[in-house]
Amino acid sequence: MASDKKPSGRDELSKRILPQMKLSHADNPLTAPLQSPEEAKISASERAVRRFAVEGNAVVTGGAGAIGLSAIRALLEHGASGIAIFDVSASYATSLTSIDELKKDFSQAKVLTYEVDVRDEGKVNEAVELVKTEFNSIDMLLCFAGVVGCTHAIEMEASDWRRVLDVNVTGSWFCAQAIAKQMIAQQTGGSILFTASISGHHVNFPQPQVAYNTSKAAVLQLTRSLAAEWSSYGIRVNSISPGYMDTILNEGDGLAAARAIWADRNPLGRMGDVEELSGAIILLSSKRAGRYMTGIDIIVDGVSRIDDLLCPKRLFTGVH
Ligand SMILES: NC(=O)c1ccc[n+]([C@@H]2O[C@H](COP(=O)([O-])OP(=O)(O)OC[C@H]3O[C@@H](n4cnc5c(N)ncnc54)[C@H](O)[C@@H]3O)[C@@H](O)[C@H]2O)c1
Ligand SMILES: OC[C@@H](O)C(O)[C@H](O)CO
Repeated sequence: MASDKKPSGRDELSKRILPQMKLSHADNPLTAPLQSPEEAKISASERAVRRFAVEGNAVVTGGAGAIGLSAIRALLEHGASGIAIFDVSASYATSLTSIDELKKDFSQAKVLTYEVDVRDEGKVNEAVELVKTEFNSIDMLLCFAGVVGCTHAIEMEASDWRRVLDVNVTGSWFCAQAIAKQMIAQQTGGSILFTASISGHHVNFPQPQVAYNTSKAAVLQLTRSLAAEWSSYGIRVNSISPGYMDTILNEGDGLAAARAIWADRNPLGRMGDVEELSGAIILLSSKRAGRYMTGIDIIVDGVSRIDDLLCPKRLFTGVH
Protein backbone atom coordinates (compact mmCIF):
# COMPACT_ATOMS: atom_id res chain seq x y z
CA MET A 1 0.00 0.00 0.00
CA ALA A 2 1.39 3.43 -0.98
CA SER A 3 2.26 5.64 1.99
CA ASP A 4 0.95 9.22 2.03
CA LYS A 5 3.54 10.14 4.67
CA LYS A 6 5.37 13.38 3.79
CA PRO A 7 9.09 12.79 3.14
CA SER A 8 11.23 13.64 6.14
CA GLY A 9 13.95 16.29 5.93
CA ARG A 10 16.45 13.48 5.80
CA ASP A 11 14.75 11.95 2.73
CA GLU A 12 14.89 15.33 1.01
CA LEU A 13 18.56 15.64 1.81
CA SER A 14 19.29 12.15 0.56
CA LYS A 15 17.63 13.01 -2.74
CA ARG A 16 19.78 16.10 -3.20
CA ILE A 17 23.19 14.73 -2.32
CA LEU A 18 24.67 12.69 -5.13
CA PRO A 19 21.79 10.20 -4.98
CA GLN A 20 22.76 8.64 -8.26
CA MET A 21 26.17 7.77 -6.82
CA LYS A 22 24.90 5.89 -3.77
CA LEU A 23 25.81 2.24 -3.98
CA SER A 24 23.23 -0.53 -3.86
CA HIS A 25 23.67 -3.09 -1.07
CA ALA A 26 25.03 -5.57 -3.58
CA ASP A 27 27.62 -3.11 -4.94
CA ASN A 28 28.60 -1.43 -1.69
CA PRO A 29 31.77 -3.16 -0.44
CA LEU A 30 30.53 -2.62 3.11
CA THR A 31 27.24 -4.49 2.59
CA ALA A 32 28.02 -6.95 -0.24
CA PRO A 33 28.40 -10.62 0.78
CA LEU A 34 31.49 -11.06 2.92
CA GLN A 35 32.97 -14.00 1.08
CA SER A 36 32.81 -15.00 -2.59
CA PRO A 37 32.53 -18.72 -3.53
CA GLU A 38 36.18 -18.61 -4.77
CA GLU A 39 37.39 -17.28 -1.43
CA ALA A 40 35.69 -20.12 0.41
CA LYS A 41 38.12 -22.48 -1.31
CA ILE A 42 41.42 -20.89 -0.28
CA SER A 43 43.66 -22.35 2.43
CA ALA A 44 43.45 -21.23 6.05
CA SER A 45 46.91 -19.66 5.97
CA GLU A 46 46.12 -17.75 2.79
CA ARG A 47 42.88 -16.55 4.35
CA ALA A 48 44.76 -15.35 7.43
CA VAL A 49 47.10 -13.26 5.28
CA ARG A 50 44.24 -11.92 3.12
CA ARG A 51 42.28 -10.89 6.19
CA PHE A 52 44.80 -8.13 6.94
CA ALA A 53 45.75 -7.35 3.36
CA VAL A 54 45.75 -3.73 2.25
CA GLU A 55 44.57 -3.33 -1.31
CA GLY A 56 45.16 -0.54 -3.80
CA ASN A 57 46.63 2.94 -3.59
CA ALA A 58 46.91 5.36 -0.70
CA VAL A 59 47.46 9.07 -0.26
CA VAL A 60 49.41 9.65 2.96
CA THR A 61 49.60 13.22 4.28
CA GLY A 62 52.49 14.05 6.58
CA GLY A 63 54.04 10.93 5.05
CA ALA A 64 57.57 12.30 5.42
CA GLY A 65 57.13 12.48 9.21
CA ALA A 66 57.90 9.79 11.77
CA ILE A 67 54.46 8.19 12.12
CA GLY A 68 53.68 8.66 8.41
CA LEU A 69 56.86 6.93 7.23
CA SER A 70 56.33 4.00 9.57
CA ALA A 71 52.70 3.69 8.42
CA ILE A 72 53.78 3.70 4.75
CA ARG A 73 56.20 0.84 5.39
CA ALA A 74 53.39 -1.15 7.07
CA LEU A 75 50.96 -0.40 4.18
CA LEU A 76 53.53 -1.63 1.67
CA GLU A 77 54.29 -4.75 3.73
CA HIS A 78 50.58 -5.55 3.71
CA GLY A 79 50.21 -5.20 -0.05
CA ALA A 80 49.51 -1.55 -0.98
CA SER A 81 50.40 -1.04 -4.64
CA GLY A 82 50.85 2.73 -4.68
CA ILE A 83 51.63 5.45 -2.16
CA ALA A 84 51.37 9.19 -2.80
CA ILE A 85 53.00 11.21 -0.05
CA PHE A 86 51.68 14.75 0.56
CA ASP A 87 54.06 16.78 2.71
CA VAL A 88 55.94 20.07 2.88
CA SER A 89 59.46 20.62 1.61
CA ALA A 90 61.18 20.95 5.00
CA SER A 91 60.19 17.39 5.89
CA TYR A 92 61.10 16.01 2.49
CA ALA A 93 64.55 17.48 2.90
CA THR A 94 65.19 15.40 6.03
CA SER A 95 63.32 12.24 4.98
CA LEU A 96 64.63 11.66 1.47
CA THR A 97 66.91 8.82 2.57
CA SER A 98 64.04 7.00 4.27
CA ILE A 99 61.77 7.50 1.26
CA ASP A 100 64.52 6.17 -1.06
CA GLU A 101 64.87 3.12 1.20
CA LEU A 102 61.13 2.46 0.96
CA LYS A 103 61.30 2.69 -2.83
CA LYS A 104 64.21 0.21 -2.87
CA ASP A 105 62.62 -2.24 -0.41
CA PHE A 106 59.26 -2.26 -2.22
CA SER A 107 60.27 -1.87 -5.85
CA GLN A 108 57.06 -3.58 -7.03
CA ALA A 109 55.04 -0.64 -5.64
CA LYS A 110 54.94 3.00 -6.79
CA VAL A 111 55.96 5.53 -4.13
CA LEU A 112 55.48 9.13 -5.29
CA THR A 113 56.01 12.42 -3.49
CA TYR A 114 54.00 15.61 -3.89
CA GLU A 115 54.85 18.90 -2.25
CA VAL A 116 51.50 19.82 -0.75
CA ASP A 117 50.62 22.09 2.14
CA VAL A 118 47.33 20.57 3.30
CA ARG A 119 46.07 24.04 4.33
CA ASP A 120 45.95 25.00 0.65
CA GLU A 121 42.70 23.62 -0.75
CA GLY A 122 43.64 24.40 -4.36
CA LYS A 123 46.97 22.59 -4.03
CA VAL A 124 45.29 19.58 -2.40
CA ASN A 125 42.74 19.29 -5.25
CA GLU A 126 45.48 19.71 -7.84
CA ALA A 127 47.62 16.99 -6.27
CA VAL A 128 44.65 14.60 -5.99
CA GLU A 129 44.06 15.07 -9.75
CA LEU A 130 47.71 14.20 -10.45
CA VAL A 131 47.53 11.10 -8.22
CA LYS A 132 44.33 10.03 -9.96
CA THR A 133 46.08 10.19 -13.35
CA GLU A 134 49.09 8.32 -12.03
CA PHE A 135 47.24 5.54 -10.12
CA ASN A 136 43.77 5.43 -11.79
CA SER A 137 42.19 4.77 -8.40
CA ILE A 138 42.63 6.10 -4.88
CA ASP A 139 41.51 3.56 -2.30
CA MET A 140 42.84 4.96 0.96
CA LEU A 141 43.62 8.28 2.58
CA LEU A 142 45.71 8.39 5.74
CA CYS A 143 46.13 11.83 7.34
CA PHE A 144 49.19 12.23 9.54
CA ALA A 145 50.05 15.85 8.69
CA GLY A 146 49.97 17.65 11.99
CA VAL A 147 51.63 20.33 14.10
CA VAL A 148 51.75 20.97 17.80
CA GLY A 149 51.92 24.24 19.71
CA CYS A 150 52.66 24.73 23.38
CA THR A 151 51.56 28.25 24.29
CA HIS A 152 49.72 29.40 27.40
CA ALA A 153 46.15 30.15 26.37
CA ILE A 154 46.28 33.68 27.72
CA GLU A 155 49.36 34.53 25.65
CA MET A 156 48.32 32.86 22.43
CA GLU A 157 48.26 34.92 19.24
CA ALA A 158 45.52 34.35 16.67
CA SER A 159 48.20 33.10 14.25
CA ASP A 160 49.33 30.36 16.74
CA TRP A 161 45.76 29.18 17.14
CA ARG A 162 45.07 29.21 13.39
CA ARG A 163 48.30 27.39 12.48
CA VAL A 164 47.34 24.37 14.58
CA LEU A 165 43.63 24.29 13.68
CA ASP A 166 44.34 24.94 9.98
CA VAL A 167 46.75 22.02 9.59
CA ASN A 168 45.21 19.49 11.97
CA VAL A 169 41.51 20.02 11.27
CA THR A 170 40.96 22.04 8.08
CA GLY A 171 43.84 20.33 6.24
CA SER A 172 42.45 16.88 7.13
CA TRP A 173 39.02 17.99 5.95
CA PHE A 174 40.30 19.39 2.60
CA CYS A 175 42.08 16.10 1.86
CA ALA A 176 39.13 13.97 2.95
CA GLN A 177 36.65 15.88 0.78
CA ALA A 178 38.89 15.86 -2.31
CA ILE A 179 39.55 12.14 -2.02
CA ALA A 180 35.99 11.16 -1.08
CA LYS A 181 34.80 12.84 -4.30
CA GLN A 182 37.24 10.65 -6.18
CA MET A 183 36.16 7.48 -4.31
CA ILE A 184 32.50 8.30 -4.96
CA ALA A 185 33.18 8.81 -8.68
CA GLN A 186 35.06 5.48 -8.80
CA GLN A 187 32.11 3.74 -7.10
CA THR A 188 34.59 1.56 -5.25
CA GLY A 189 34.32 2.90 -1.72
CA GLY A 190 37.49 3.31 0.29
CA SER A 191 39.04 3.95 3.67
CA ILE A 192 39.92 7.25 5.33
CA LEU A 193 42.02 7.29 8.47
CA PHE A 194 42.60 10.46 10.50
CA THR A 195 45.13 10.92 13.26
CA ALA A 196 43.49 12.23 16.39
CA SER A 197 45.36 11.84 19.68
CA ILE A 198 44.86 11.14 23.34
CA SER A 199 44.95 14.94 23.44
CA GLY A 200 41.48 14.83 21.87
CA HIS A 201 40.23 12.69 24.75
CA HIS A 202 41.84 14.31 27.77
CA VAL A 203 43.84 17.42 28.63
CA ASN A 204 47.58 16.89 28.47
CA PHE A 205 49.81 17.54 31.43
CA PRO A 206 52.07 19.43 32.06
CA GLN A 207 52.27 21.19 28.66
CA PRO A 208 49.70 23.87 27.80
CA GLN A 209 48.19 22.88 24.44
CA VAL A 210 44.74 24.36 24.14
CA ALA A 211 44.81 24.68 20.34
CA TYR A 212 46.28 21.21 19.84
CA ASN A 213 43.87 19.52 22.25
CA THR A 214 40.93 21.33 20.64
CA SER A 215 42.09 20.37 17.15
CA LYS A 216 42.35 16.69 18.03
CA ALA A 217 38.90 16.64 19.68
CA ALA A 218 37.59 18.17 16.43
CA VAL A 219 39.26 15.38 14.44
CA LEU A 220 37.29 12.82 16.48
CA GLN A 221 34.01 14.52 15.52
CA LEU A 222 35.13 14.93 11.91
CA THR A 223 35.67 11.16 11.86
CA ARG A 224 32.22 10.30 13.20
CA SER A 225 30.39 12.88 11.07
CA LEU A 226 31.98 11.79 7.79
CA ALA A 227 31.56 8.09 8.64
CA ALA A 228 27.81 8.64 8.99
CA GLU A 229 27.53 10.63 5.75
CA TRP A 230 29.73 8.52 3.52
CA SER A 231 28.93 4.89 4.40
CA SER A 232 26.34 4.73 1.61
CA TYR A 233 29.20 5.36 -0.83
CA GLY A 234 31.16 2.50 0.72
CA ILE A 235 33.63 4.85 2.43
CA ARG A 236 34.76 4.01 5.96
CA VAL A 237 36.16 6.83 8.12
CA ASN A 238 38.09 6.08 11.30
CA SER A 239 40.84 7.54 13.44
CA ILE A 240 43.68 6.49 15.68
CA SER A 241 44.63 8.24 18.88
CA PRO A 242 48.30 7.74 19.63
CA GLY A 243 49.60 8.44 23.11
CA TYR A 244 53.04 10.00 23.62
CA MET A 245 55.20 8.63 20.83
CA ASP A 246 58.94 9.06 20.69
CA THR A 247 59.09 11.40 17.66
CA ILE A 248 60.51 14.80 16.78
CA LEU A 249 57.05 16.35 17.30
CA ASN A 250 57.65 15.84 21.01
CA GLU A 251 61.12 17.37 21.10
CA GLY A 252 60.69 21.07 20.29
CA ASP A 253 58.64 23.73 21.99
CA GLY A 254 60.03 23.05 25.48
CA LEU A 255 58.71 19.48 25.38
CA ALA A 256 62.06 17.80 26.13
CA ALA A 257 61.52 18.19 29.88
CA ALA A 258 57.96 16.89 29.68
CA ARG A 259 59.08 13.58 28.14
CA ALA A 260 60.39 12.21 31.43
CA ILE A 261 57.13 13.16 33.16
CA TRP A 262 55.02 11.41 30.51
CA ALA A 263 57.11 8.24 30.66
CA ASP A 264 57.09 8.25 34.44
CA ARG A 265 53.32 8.60 34.65
CA ASN A 266 52.67 5.83 32.15
CA PRO A 267 52.29 2.39 33.82
CA LEU A 268 54.60 0.98 31.11
CA GLY A 269 57.22 3.59 32.08
CA ARG A 270 57.97 4.66 28.52
CA MET A 271 56.79 6.53 25.45
CA GLY A 272 55.53 4.63 22.42
CA ASP A 273 57.46 3.50 19.35
CA VAL A 274 55.84 4.55 16.05
CA GLU A 275 55.91 0.91 14.91
CA GLU A 276 53.47 0.15 17.72
CA LEU A 277 50.77 2.09 15.82
CA SER A 278 51.02 -0.15 12.74
CA GLY A 279 48.60 -2.83 13.96
CA ALA A 280 45.75 -0.35 14.42
CA ILE A 281 46.57 1.45 11.15
CA ILE A 282 46.50 -1.80 9.15
CA LEU A 283 43.38 -3.10 10.90
CA LEU A 284 41.45 0.07 10.03
CA SER A 285 42.85 0.39 6.49
CA SER A 286 42.29 -3.25 5.54
CA LYS A 287 39.12 -3.81 3.51
CA ARG A 288 38.39 -7.15 5.13
CA ALA A 289 39.57 -6.82 8.72
CA GLY A 290 38.14 -3.31 9.04
CA ARG A 291 34.93 -3.86 7.05
CA TYR A 292 32.44 -3.33 9.89
CA MET A 293 34.49 -0.58 11.53
CA THR A 294 33.57 2.97 10.69
CA GLY A 295 33.28 6.10 12.79
CA ILE A 296 35.53 4.64 15.48
CA ASP A 297 38.76 5.72 17.15
CA ILE A 298 41.44 3.31 18.34
CA ILE A 299 43.53 4.55 21.25
CA VAL A 300 47.10 3.25 21.24
CA ASP A 301 48.72 4.83 24.26
CA GLY A 302 50.04 2.30 26.79
CA VAL A 303 47.44 3.75 29.21
CA SER A 304 48.88 7.28 29.17
CA ARG A 305 45.38 8.54 29.90
CA ILE A 306 45.88 7.29 33.41
CA ASP A 307 47.16 10.87 33.82
CA ASP A 308 43.53 11.72 34.29
CA LEU A 309 43.32 9.52 37.35
CA LEU A 310 46.70 10.30 38.85
CA CYS A 311 47.02 14.03 38.27
CA PRO A 312 46.71 15.31 41.86
CA LYS A 313 45.65 18.81 40.81
CA ARG A 314 42.71 17.45 38.90
CA LEU A 315 41.70 15.07 41.68
CA PHE A 316 41.74 17.82 44.27
CA THR A 317 39.84 20.30 42.15
CA GLY A 318 37.52 17.66 40.80
CA VAL A 319 38.13 19.03 37.30
CA HIS A 320 38.28 16.35 34.64
N1 LIG B 1 54.18 11.98 18.20
C1 LIG B 1 53.18 11.85 19.04
O1 LIG B 1 53.36 11.65 20.25
C2 LIG B 1 51.77 11.96 18.58
C3 LIG B 1 50.77 11.59 19.45
C4 LIG B 1 49.44 11.72 19.04
C5 LIG B 1 49.15 12.17 17.77
N2 LIG B 1 50.17 12.52 16.96
C6 LIG B 1 49.82 13.00 15.63
O2 LIG B 1 50.41 12.16 14.65
C7 LIG B 1 50.66 12.90 13.47
C8 LIG B 1 52.10 12.67 13.02
O3 LIG B 1 52.97 13.10 14.04
P1 LIG B 1 54.53 12.72 14.08
O4 LIG B 1 54.86 12.43 15.48
O5 LIG B 1 54.85 11.74 13.02
O6 LIG B 1 55.15 14.15 13.76
P2 LIG B 1 56.17 14.58 12.62
O7 LIG B 1 56.45 16.02 12.89
O8 LIG B 1 57.28 13.63 12.51
O9 LIG B 1 55.25 14.45 11.30
C9 LIG B 1 54.29 15.38 10.95
C10 LIG B 1 54.38 15.58 9.45
O10 LIG B 1 53.34 16.47 9.05
C11 LIG B 1 53.90 17.34 8.09
N3 LIG B 1 53.16 18.59 8.00
C12 LIG B 1 53.08 19.57 8.93
N4 LIG B 1 52.34 20.59 8.46
C13 LIG B 1 51.95 20.23 7.21
C14 LIG B 1 51.19 20.88 6.23
N5 LIG B 1 50.67 22.09 6.42
N6 LIG B 1 50.97 20.23 5.06
C15 LIG B 1 51.50 18.99 4.85
N7 LIG B 1 52.25 18.34 5.74
C16 LIG B 1 52.47 18.97 6.91
C17 LIG B 1 55.32 17.60 8.59
O11 LIG B 1 56.12 18.14 7.56
C18 LIG B 1 55.72 16.22 9.04
O12 LIG B 1 56.32 15.48 8.01
C19 LIG B 1 50.32 14.35 13.80
O13 LIG B 1 49.01 14.61 13.35
C20 LIG B 1 50.34 14.38 15.31
O14 LIG B 1 49.52 15.38 15.85
C21 LIG B 1 51.47 12.42 17.31
O1 LIG C 1 48.94 13.84 23.54
C1 LIG C 1 49.93 13.17 22.86
C2 LIG C 1 50.26 13.83 21.58
O2 LIG C 1 49.15 14.21 20.85
C3 LIG C 1 51.28 14.83 21.49
O3 LIG C 1 52.41 14.12 21.13
C4 LIG C 1 51.68 15.68 22.57
O4 LIG C 1 50.68 16.16 23.38
C5 LIG C 1 52.41 16.81 21.91
O5 LIG C 1 53.11 17.54 22.82
